[in-house]
Amino acid sequence: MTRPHIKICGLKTEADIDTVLERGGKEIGFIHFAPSPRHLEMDAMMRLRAHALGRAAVTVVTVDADNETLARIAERIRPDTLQLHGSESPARVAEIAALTGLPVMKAISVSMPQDLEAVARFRPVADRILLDAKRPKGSVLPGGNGVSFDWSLLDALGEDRQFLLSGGINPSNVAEAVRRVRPQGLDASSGLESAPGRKDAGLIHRFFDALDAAALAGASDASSSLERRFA
Ligand SMILES: O=C(O)c1ccccc1NCC(=O)[C@H](O)[C@H](O)COP(=O)(O)O
Repeated sequence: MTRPHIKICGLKTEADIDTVLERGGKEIGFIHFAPSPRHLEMDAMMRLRAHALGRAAVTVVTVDADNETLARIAERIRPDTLQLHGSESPARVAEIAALTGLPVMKAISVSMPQDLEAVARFRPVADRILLDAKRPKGSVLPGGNGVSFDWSLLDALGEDRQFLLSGGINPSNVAEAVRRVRPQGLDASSGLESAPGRKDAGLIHRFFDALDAAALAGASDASSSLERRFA
């Protein structure tokens, strides 16, 4: 089993960034959405962006942000990707890409088969697609809720695995997520926290340990099937 691209979202400290990078995480996400317990102001994002420079791809997550905010993020943070986690339409996604000149990742909320129709609508305008669970009733956050959706819905996408899977991924289910869904990438956030907005180094290590163990198991499955073929 090849390890998918790993993005850890909602990081707020240099120490947490270092833990993720030591374990081979390739992308980190900063949340710029005031109601979130993971929200970072511009200055904090600039500081952490500098800390990660040249070591990880940086994504800034926004929710239906206005042009002025997006232009400020592009100019001051210079992220590798802007993640659009609100109700942005395909036309708005294209407009934001043109305005900022940045690659954009559109988050699509999934709870029923019809939700996946959005994938085809956003493909022409978004550089990447992230499939997340729908927000639970009463939550003010469109993401970072720690809930999963029914991964079997993704069977309808056939061999198209060009998306990041997110929503409630944690050390206990990450191996199953990779085995079952085979996504291009995985995104995890609150499943690696001891309290809302507080990442836990122990949980981050357990998450990567589980991924590494699954990769090893996959490798030995592959070699034993080779052995059977050539026996
Ligand atoms: O994490 C947040 O607080 C957040 C707030 C508003 C919009 C998006 C947010 N998170 C975006 C992410 O990419 C999360 O990693 C993704 O939703 C999965 O979160 P979780 O279920 O907690 O792993």
